Amino acid sequence: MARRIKLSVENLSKTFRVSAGRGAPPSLLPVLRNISFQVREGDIVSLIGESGCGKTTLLRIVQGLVARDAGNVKVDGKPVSAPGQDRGFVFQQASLLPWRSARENVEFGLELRRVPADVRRQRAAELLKLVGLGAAGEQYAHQLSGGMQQRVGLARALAIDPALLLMDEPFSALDAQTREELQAELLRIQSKTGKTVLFVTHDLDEAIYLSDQIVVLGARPSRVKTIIDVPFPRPRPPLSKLRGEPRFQQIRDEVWELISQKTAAVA
Ligand SMILES: Nc1ncnc2c1ncn2[C@@H]1O[C@H](COP(=O)(O)OP(=O)(O)OP(=O)(O)O)[C@@H](O)[C@H]1O
Repeated sequence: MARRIKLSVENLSKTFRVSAGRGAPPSLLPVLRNISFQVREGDIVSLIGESGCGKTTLLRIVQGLVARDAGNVKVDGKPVSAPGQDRGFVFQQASLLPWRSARENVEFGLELRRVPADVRRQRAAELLKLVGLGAAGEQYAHQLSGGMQQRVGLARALAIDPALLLMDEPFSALDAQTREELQAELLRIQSKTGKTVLFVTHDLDEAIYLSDQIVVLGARPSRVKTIIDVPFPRPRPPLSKLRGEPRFQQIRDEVWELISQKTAAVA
């Protein structure tokens, strides 16, 4: 049976007005042109493209933090134009509140929604366990490694039980080993929770390892160059093993080629 479309991005365009100094008219910076793609329920879809092509801008439009100029974003068929609890966000830096413990950070979004204290506590405990931090709930950010902080960030995003998880290079500040650990963890957590994920990355291997589909964006103003289906069944073997598959290398070469091309993109 075909799965439902969780996220639909339709003909999205965005141009920033950039201040050109006192008295001068702002210059225009076209970033996104006519971007369309869909994410099916329970899938992980990565956005990949060269630095500055507009990946974060696209994610922030989906989040509802940046206004679009044209097009539509729909979650579960409903147009979005402001942040909402149907979308959780994980950033490159976990940015935990330093005066709160890991548990209190996870509880924060629930507090804002006036969820009773005992329910909050139980939910935070479950989520910390899910992300492998069952014993670290009372520790503060400065007592946690970068990888542990990102795990808390993930638990915090999951606390509001979003329909869609938006992740902006969440592992890029981590060392290679921690990064691979967290990639595998994300796959485990995603298969347990069934969450739909839109994931921004620069890293080809990460995109292939995690994703059901990869949306390849061209240079700014970016369009969708192509959408690649990643055929590996889940659960997937460790990345180090998957890298050895000829199909992995083929996809890697194909995406690399597309990202490197400076020629006009196909709409
Ligand atoms: N609020 C803003 N006002 C003006 N320009 C902006 C704004 N936000 C982003 N930009 C510009 O839009 C372009 C795309 O930025 P964005 O951060 O979306 O790219 P990116 O693909 O995520 O980059 P990277 O991979 O390096 O993180 C950049 O040139 C950036 O300077």
